[in-house]
Amino acid sequence: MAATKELLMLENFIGGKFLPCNSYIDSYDPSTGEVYCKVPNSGKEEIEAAVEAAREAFPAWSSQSPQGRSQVLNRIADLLEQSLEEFAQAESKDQGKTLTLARTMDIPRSVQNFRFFASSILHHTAECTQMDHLGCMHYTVRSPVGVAGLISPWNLPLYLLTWKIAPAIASGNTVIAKPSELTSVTAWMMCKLLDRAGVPPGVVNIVFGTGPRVGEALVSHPEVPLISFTGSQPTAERITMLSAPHCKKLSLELGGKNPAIVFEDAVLEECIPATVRSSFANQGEICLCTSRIFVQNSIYHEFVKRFVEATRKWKVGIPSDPSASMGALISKTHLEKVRSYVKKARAEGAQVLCGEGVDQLSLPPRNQAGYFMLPTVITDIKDDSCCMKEEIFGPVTCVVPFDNEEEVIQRANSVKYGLAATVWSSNVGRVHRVAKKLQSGLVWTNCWLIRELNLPFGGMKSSGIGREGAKDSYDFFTEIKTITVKH
Ligand SMILES: NC(=O)C1=CN([C@@H]2O[C@H](COP(=O)(O)OP(=O)(O)OC[C@H]3O[C@@H](n4cnc5c(N)ncnc54)[C@H](O)[C@@H]3O)[C@@H](O)[C@H]2O)C=CC1
Ligand SMILES: N/C(=C\C=C\C(=O)O)C(=O)O
Repeated sequence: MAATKELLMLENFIGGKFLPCNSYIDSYDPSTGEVYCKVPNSGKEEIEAAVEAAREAFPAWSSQSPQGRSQVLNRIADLLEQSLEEFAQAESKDQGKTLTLARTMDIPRSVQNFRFFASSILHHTAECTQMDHLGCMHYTVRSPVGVAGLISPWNLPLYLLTWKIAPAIASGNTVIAKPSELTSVTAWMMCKLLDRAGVPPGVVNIVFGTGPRVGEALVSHPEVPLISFTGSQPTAERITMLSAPHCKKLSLELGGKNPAIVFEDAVLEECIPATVRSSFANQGEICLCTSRIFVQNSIYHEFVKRFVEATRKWKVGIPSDPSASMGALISKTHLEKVRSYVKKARAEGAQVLCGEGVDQLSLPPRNQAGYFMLPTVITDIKDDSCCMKEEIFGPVTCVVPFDNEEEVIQRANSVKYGLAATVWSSNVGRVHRVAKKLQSGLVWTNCWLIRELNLPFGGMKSSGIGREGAKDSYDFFTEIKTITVKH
């Protein structure tokens, strides 16, 4: 670990030690566009060292009792919580999100991830069946898989990384984690807590760098039998290809093109603020964010008027501004990509009602080169437009009218993704009926992003493979065996 006066220098964490790297990648502060940090540009060599450390640590860690591992996880949670403010400041600077969101969502949820799996690991049971007529009983046992490869994205850096590390080590695996090269700082900070929490060297290894270089070295390594990945669909395809020769266990949490369906009996006082939040929280950079809003014809015009009014109050500001609801997007490239979608929508004849190209962004001089964009609402857009089909992953949402239930279900399901949907209606029967018919791994009705960590989380269709949660993560991070005993 080292910090020069100007630039924060990160180091890999392998076998319980911080190790420098031969080359480094620039990491930018999204709110200013300035380089402020250097991230190791690791490759095969670092992965070899991490695999060796993780393999060496595996026998002792996997034979500890679940209670012993649980205590270690609880200590990580406590230490993280004691440093919540420091982590929130770092996450906000590194990612561009508001400090308020990092304080109230990212870091508390990271703490909760450790506490949750510290507890859930204590409550799993195995199956047992009898065949008395043959004098047999059968039962199952589960064992950790070995060295787990964990690859996480830049939108919820510590939140999603800990959602993988916590269940993996709770189940007795040792891990090699590769955070996004765009947001590596809080993962590196967390490494500094591990020794104090009682994590033995080699149980958690964190190797920094780019996907094509160090990510692929991790995915291709024959001694890493399992990969848990959250990120984009093209990267998931590549990971699947590289894993195929080794038949690795894969969990893929990918993108979404999430619909909100607003029926005429929705309580708009609740639906509108919640849908503004579901569209623009974390700059729209959450795979669960709403990006297609279907509104029943009879309330369409009223909804659009009130939704645009509420969106205009969703303030974009520097991440430390307590009155800001949105900070900066992750990178210049991403900002340009998101803006290009609005441009394409305009060229197709859609209406941009607020935000990009309509309203003025006001920023302090120091932040003029930051990657900021206003929340943008598009209407008069066809279902087959790229803005209605592709994941934009930014603060852009489309609002379109619909007539009836059958039609809206068909239109909501007409994209390749199937991650998260919301349904707004006061009719309980309709809420259940529609939720059942939506092709979506998660459906929130009359709410958004209320998470129950016990239950399965994940997507259908191109939104991914597998589910994570208390039992699902345990199943994924362990191998099951059926044993028959003749007595
Ligand atoms: N959870 C989600 O749904 C996310 C979706 N995205 C989508 O992906 C788009 C591109 O964002 P990216 O940062 O480029 O996502 P990405 O899928 O390339 O990156 C996610 C993680 O995978 C790693 N990675 C990249 N290529 C890899 C490879 N060949 N082998 C192994 N690991 C690899 C990255 O370094 C990062 O840690 C976004 O605009 C957004 O649409 C991005 C992040 C999260
Ligand atoms: N996987 C993502 C979000 C998960 C949220 C949660 O587990 O609560 C994502 O945005 O990529």
